[in-house]
Amino acid sequence: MGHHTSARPLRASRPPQGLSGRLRVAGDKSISHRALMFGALAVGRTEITGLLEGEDVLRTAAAMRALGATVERLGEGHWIVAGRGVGGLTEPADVLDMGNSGTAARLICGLLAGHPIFAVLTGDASLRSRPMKRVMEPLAASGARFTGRAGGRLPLAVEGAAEPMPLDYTLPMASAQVKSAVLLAGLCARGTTRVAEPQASRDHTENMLRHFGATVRVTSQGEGRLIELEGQPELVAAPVVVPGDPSSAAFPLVAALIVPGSAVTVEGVGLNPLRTGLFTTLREMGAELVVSNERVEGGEKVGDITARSGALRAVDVPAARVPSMVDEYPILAVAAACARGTSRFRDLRELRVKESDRVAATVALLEANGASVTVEGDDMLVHGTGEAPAGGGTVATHMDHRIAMSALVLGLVTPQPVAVDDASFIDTSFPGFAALINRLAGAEALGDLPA
Ligand SMILES: O=C(O)C1=C[C@@H](OP(=O)(O)O)[C@@H](O)[C@H](O)C1
Ligand SMILES: C=C(OP(=O)(O)O)C(=O)O
Repeated sequence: MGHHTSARPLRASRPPQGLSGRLRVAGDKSISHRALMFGALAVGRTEITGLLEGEDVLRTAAAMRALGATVERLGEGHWIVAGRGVGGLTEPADVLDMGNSGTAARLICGLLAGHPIFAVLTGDASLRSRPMKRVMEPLAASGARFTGRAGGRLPLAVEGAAEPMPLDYTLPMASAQVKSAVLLAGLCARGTTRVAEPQASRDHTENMLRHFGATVRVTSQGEGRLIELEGQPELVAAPVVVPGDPSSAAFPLVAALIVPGSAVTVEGVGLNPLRTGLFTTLREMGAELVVSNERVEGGEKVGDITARSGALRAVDVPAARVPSMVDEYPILAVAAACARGTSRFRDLRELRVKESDRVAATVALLEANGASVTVEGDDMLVHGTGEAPAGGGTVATHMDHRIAMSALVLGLVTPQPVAVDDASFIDTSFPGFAALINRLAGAEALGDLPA
């Protein structure tokens, strides 16, 4: 499985005409990780369709196997997990390598906390630089023992608790990963686990817990929520239909908005309201984004989204919107760089602990290509002129798929091509990205760098 041995440079250039066509994007990454994990904890065989076969999710699949579940691939996106039951995971014989995936590493810490086994987690250089204390500290109160590198980094060792205590935890930041880790630990604890979040973050864990038969109560608390889970439920295998990932759909949709003469429809996109902040924001910028064919598939709202190119204006994105579009700021910054006026994105501090420091990486991406951007504290200001920036830069992607895809989308509209030093990490979330953009462009808009 894809250890990145060599960088894969790529360049984007303006296609002869706009992007057009219909497409589906691969399955939602957050839901795919959770489907495999809940499948591993359930009794019976969980059938998953539409699973994202990106590297991050394949790491979770391998980890669930290493923890004793049977995980089989029947066909594209079609997987079966035969679970061990809550509390039934077994000690892995080797280190669990979570690659580039923060979600896999943090959620698995929660899973391990409630099982009386020893495990060691590691990851690639990006993941080894990301903070893990945010899960180690709350989970330690369950009785699990975590030891990691200085500053709470991977590799870390976990000795799970034989009789885990239920946690009662107030999250210091809006993080679905930390919330989910606490809830997963709570599955193995006797009694009620409580997590309070200051702002509502994606609720796929809560939804899937219920779908597999657990009792979960959610109450609003101002902008936030209190989630209560009854421990030691019997989770029962349940089919999971994974919707298209809105965070992936963002790239072809923004490309269609900024490349003149484009009209693109992405079908079957997940529309969970805790994920759709980007679409709200783009509409505030004047984007033509139309949702059709809204329906419910596998318990999640989905729809087809059509984007047509047109002029965009600057936007002020409130801090309260961060959780519903936390991964979308790099591509939003690209849209803002093509819009008229100064956009402000408020309170981006969580972006600094993603696969890269996405505030710094996005600033560098734009500046390398002639766009003007400033940072004030944790706010980012993008100064658009209403014209595409010049391009011509080479962007350092820092092992970050979303920085790579954002830079390449920018290069579809700049007069000069945009290059990225390494596009290989796109495979963590969006395998086939370049081929798909080229199909929409009807040309090799994304291609190898000239020798
Ligand atoms: O729970 C999840 O699946 C995710 C939560 C978010 O991270 P945080 O919880 O760190 O905000 C997001 O950035 C990540 O891509 C996926
Ligand atoms: C932040 C992301 O993922 P993770 O935290 O799982 O690495 C992402 O996909 O943008």
